[in-house]
Amino acid sequence: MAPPVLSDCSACAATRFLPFRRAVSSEAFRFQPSVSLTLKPSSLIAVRSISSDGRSSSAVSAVTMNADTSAKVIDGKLVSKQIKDEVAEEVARMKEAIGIVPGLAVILVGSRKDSQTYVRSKKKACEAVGIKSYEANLPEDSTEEDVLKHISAFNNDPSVHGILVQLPLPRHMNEETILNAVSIERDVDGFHPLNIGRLAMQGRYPLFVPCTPKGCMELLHRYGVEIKGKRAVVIGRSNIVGMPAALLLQKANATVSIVHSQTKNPEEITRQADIVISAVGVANLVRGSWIKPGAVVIDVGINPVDDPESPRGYRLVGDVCYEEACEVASAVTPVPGGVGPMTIAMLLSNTLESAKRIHNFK
Ligand SMILES: Nc1nc(=O)c2c([nH]1)NC[C@@H]1CN(c3ccc(C(=O)N[C@@H](CCC(=O)O)C(=O)O)cc3)C=[N+]21
Repeated sequence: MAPPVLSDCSACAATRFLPFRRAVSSEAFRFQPSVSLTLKPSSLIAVRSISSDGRSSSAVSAVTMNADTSAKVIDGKLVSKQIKDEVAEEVARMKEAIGIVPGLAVILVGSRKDSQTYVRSKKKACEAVGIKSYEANLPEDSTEEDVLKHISAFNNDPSVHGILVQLPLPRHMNEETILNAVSIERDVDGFHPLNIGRLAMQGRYPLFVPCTPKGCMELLHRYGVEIKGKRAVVIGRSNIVGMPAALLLQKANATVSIVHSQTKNPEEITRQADIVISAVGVANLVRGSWIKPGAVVIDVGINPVDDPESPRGYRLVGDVCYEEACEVASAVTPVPGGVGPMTIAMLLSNTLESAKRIHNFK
């Protein structure tokens, strides 16, 4: 559950969003951004987006600013909606042209409430863009063999183009054995060691990039944040976010440092970064004093903290002290409404990409 809250500096971010149309030009920054932001002074702007496989596409991006502070809000909810619209259009085009509908299979083992919620939202997102979703719900006490059998069945099912095994798995299962069983052509999570290994190598490219770090990069690209030659710090080194995020930033020619639980001076190192990606799962760990003025901050943390006033009894905050970051950074992602929705959008995009590749549809 909720890790200790270091300070409560994270009251509801959404209330301070300016209406979407009231965009503010980059001249309004209190600080000179340390990263050049090529945002134009209109709420809807076209920017070039380089996807993880190096191809570029044009996209539309939005600028909102906090009413009482200087940082731009990087609106993941809005960008994820744009991506979903793009995916829906492609899904329809594919169906029309070759009669194929992309399919995503999700395997959920056990009955963790949070996992069930995530799986439900993935299913809903699939439906919304016309991707067919398949689900295998296995009891907590299933054996590894049970899970492997389901993976094998989905691997051999021609209507399934993406397979996702919801993490975390029950403790008695070996995550490595299970993730290795997903065919790399269907590994839309990008967790197969072959996909991760290729991500780490110069001049090689994975079939899929993990959804959350890919979503972070997509936000940077769609908001026109220059990465090449910039200093980036990734806080956290998990297999599913921190490590691949660092690899992606490096592939995009940033100079990358990783700050982790054994780092002696995390604050000092983070303060050198033009781009910060935090993925540790500790509420409000990153204070304003950790952030270089003008830096761009991507907050991956989704941490529940008790809140008796909220209908659910808790609310979600990021790893970053949002209010403090807004005073110092040039742009910040909120929680919720930042990276979270992007993760799901990238999953849909990976599933579409997989179906296109399998059926050689351009
Ligand atoms: N194999 C696998 N792949 C995953 O991609 C994966 C996983 N396992 N296990 C769990 C994590 C977590 N995750 C999230 C997805 C969406 C939101 C999301 O949409 N969050 C909303 C908040 C939703 C709310 O209010 O509860 C937001 O940040 O705005 C969050 C977290 C995917 N994960």
